[in-house]
Amino acid sequence: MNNTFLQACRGQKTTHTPVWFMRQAGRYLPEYQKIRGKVSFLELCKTPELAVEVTLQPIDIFGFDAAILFSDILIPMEAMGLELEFHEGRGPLFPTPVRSQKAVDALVIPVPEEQLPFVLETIRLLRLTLQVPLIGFAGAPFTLATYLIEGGSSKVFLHTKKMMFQEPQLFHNLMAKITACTSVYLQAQARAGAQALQLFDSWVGILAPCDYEEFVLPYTRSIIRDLRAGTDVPIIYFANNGATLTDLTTTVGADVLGFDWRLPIREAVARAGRHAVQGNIDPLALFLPPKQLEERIRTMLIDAQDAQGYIFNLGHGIQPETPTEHVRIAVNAVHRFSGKS
Ligand SMILES: Cc1c2[nH]c(c1CCC(=O)O)Cc1[nH]c(c(CCC(=O)O)c1C)Cc1[nH]c(c(CCC(=O)O)c1C)Cc1[nH]c(c(C)c1CCC(=O)O)C2
Repeated sequence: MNNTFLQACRGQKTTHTPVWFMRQAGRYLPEYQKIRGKVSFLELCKTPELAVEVTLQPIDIFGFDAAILFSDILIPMEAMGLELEFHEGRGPLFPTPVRSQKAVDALVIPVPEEQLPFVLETIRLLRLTLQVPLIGFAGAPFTLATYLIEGGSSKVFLHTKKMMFQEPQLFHNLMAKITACTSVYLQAQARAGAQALQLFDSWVGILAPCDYEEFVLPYTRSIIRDLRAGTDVPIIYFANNGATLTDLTTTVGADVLGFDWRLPIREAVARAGRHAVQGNIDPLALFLPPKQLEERIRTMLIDAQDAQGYIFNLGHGIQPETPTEHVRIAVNAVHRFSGKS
């Protein structure tokens, strides 16, 4: 059993630097495309045998030190009673956005064992075969709220910010409801066997720190506080584009802070204090010529050496166009330069 990832999460010494990539199971892999050619994305997420297969693919192919459950942050939103669609090339869509108190009241807090049994079954099945730790995850409340309010992906987040500034109580009510859902969902994942939990806050980078503090931080903090009461799995908080929020994100209560590439890793380590650090190579740096890619990784490992636990990762999800050979080169470089025998 390779436990380097969990050791790093806990700030313990490891034989080598553990590495996994956000979105490591996905479209850049021909093996994933083959399965996706036969079923829709939502069917794939809801069929445990297939979700298990695509979760294992990057582990078997590249030797990552952790697996991440194959699912999506929006899956539990469907369980809250919302219609969710994925369209080829357009990303997720909620045909009926949540923009009124009536719509917020209509959201249900799911019982994961009843509305999301396929996720828990996928976790249980994975634990039977995995030789590396399994990461469960959820979207952090703000990131989920943006999808619900906008009805899908967005660039300026007009409806989200309009609600925050014009109807703050409505925004708080929505955040509270998503928080309750996320809290029970993550607890269920831990009970099913997830060995670490990551909260993805993909869109907090659009917020002024004062708004993050008022509208976001209390909710994420309360999810982590609830988790601490029932389980001791390490918790990773990834605030994408969050360099300007680090004074606040360090107070969220996580064990590990994930960083995007906009902050030099040395600075991320300094700001993270006693947290373990995860990150943060630019996902598109995987397009560098091999020698330069290896050089960049070597430098990052040196710059991160004072971290209280370090997990090598991308600064955001891997792009579908990424050459698989360069993923192999990167994983091998992390292992080789950090002393894996
Ligand atoms: C914002 C967000 C989403 N989903 C997720 C986030 C947070 C991370 C981030 O910021 O990227 C998280 C996610 N999505 C997926 C995983 C699986 C596990 C893994 O990391 O390998 C995880 C952890 C699979 C997926 N989620 C999605 C795919 C592609 C679906 C396909 O096969 O067509 C996969 C493999 C679809 C998805 N899902 C989402 C979008 C915007 C899209 C469309 C854009 C895109 O395709 O990248 C929402």
